[in-house]
Amino acid sequence: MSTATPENVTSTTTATTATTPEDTPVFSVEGLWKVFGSKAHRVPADPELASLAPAELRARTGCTAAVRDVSFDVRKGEVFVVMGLSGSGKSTLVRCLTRLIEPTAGSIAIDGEDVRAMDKTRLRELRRHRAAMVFQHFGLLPHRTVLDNVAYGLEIQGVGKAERRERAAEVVAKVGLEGMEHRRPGQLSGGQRQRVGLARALAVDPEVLLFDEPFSALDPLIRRDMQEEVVRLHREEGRTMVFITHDLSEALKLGDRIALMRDGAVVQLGTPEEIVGSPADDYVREFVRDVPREQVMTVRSAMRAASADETGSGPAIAPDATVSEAIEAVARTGSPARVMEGGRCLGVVDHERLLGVVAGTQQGAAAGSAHSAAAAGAENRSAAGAEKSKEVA
Ligand SMILES: Nc1ncnc2c1ncn2[C@@H]1O[C@H](COP(=O)(O)OP(=O)(O)OP(=O)(O)O)[C@@H](O)[C@H]1O
Repeated sequence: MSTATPENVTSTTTATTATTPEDTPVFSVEGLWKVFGSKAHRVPADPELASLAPAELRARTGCTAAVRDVSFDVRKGEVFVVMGLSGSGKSTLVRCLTRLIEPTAGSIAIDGEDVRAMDKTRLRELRRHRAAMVFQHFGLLPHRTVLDNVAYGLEIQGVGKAERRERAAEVVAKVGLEGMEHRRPGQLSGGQRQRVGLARALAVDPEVLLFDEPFSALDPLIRRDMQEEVVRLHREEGRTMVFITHDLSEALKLGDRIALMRDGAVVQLGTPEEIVGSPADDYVREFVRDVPREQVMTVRSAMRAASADETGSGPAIAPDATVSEAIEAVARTGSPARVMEGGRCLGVVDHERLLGVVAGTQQGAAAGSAHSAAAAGAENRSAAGAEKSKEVA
């Protein structure tokens, strides 16, 4: 979400939403546990068992705590990423949201409605209409055409044939598959099949899209295409998304906020800038060690107060410009860059500050100002091009 939009700043933000997230959470999760094993219910209820390390818990009880006392909100309009290494509990956590996996303890609400209290009919409605899942292995019906696969979700909702085909055709076009409506899945590439899976989820117009590592089977170039597709759809529609990934660069690129999981627990929840700039512990620090900080951190967290003679000269940049973009401006002009918002100078970034971020000696204030746009820039933008559009003319 670009925070600075003075008249003459063109934001290059690539992962923004059309709407600003409101405070109303879509999902609200509180003290959630999923324990596998017999007598699983004993674990969350017993403080001693609940505090055991995974190996010890397994040895003592034979149970695995896949999700351990997790609480978070997914805000309306955000891309909420659940990230962690294999086995950290991502899939279990996200499946618990719609009770594809039955939680052991804790509460889950969607728009304030208690998910754990839903009966079968209400749950079906939740999964079909309100929270649609896009899986890694597409789950397409091989004998149906692209159009009919996309229309399938509407068909099970009982939408009439003409209407569902019309709606399906719209969504097929939206995900860039125009002209392929009558092909069957076997006649498509992996990336195209994933687009069909995405279109099928979109066709039912869910309030929230849940992505379970949807792109991990795709080769890197197609994967990047699909990531950009998600960013584009998100920007155009502002739809709430929960996205599971084990890939840090994907998380940084797509996420407005990231929940980083380890052994079933969320070890840090924050914007990409908060996670990279202020890791909560050594585990997170190690996790983000190789991230090019200057491409994630914004000048808002790197700036210092401006002296009187600095406020009137030097290149001007928006607060959510990345440090990398500021480096280009400072290097080109030889003077500190002014961080401008609404015609006001918030501070300046000079060589020393910028180098401090690159070296990791400048602690990020990481006030939640920047995130995916910055990380998206990490991969895709030419620094010069991006800088130009961030700079105040
Ligand atoms: N049905 C099950 N029975 C017992 N243990 C399970 C079950 N499903 C998952 N687990 C365990 O729960 C933990 C979390 O698994 P989960 O699949 O949620 O992790 P993940 O982070 O999604 O991993 P991946 O990235 O490999 O998909 C793992 O230790 C896993 O072995």
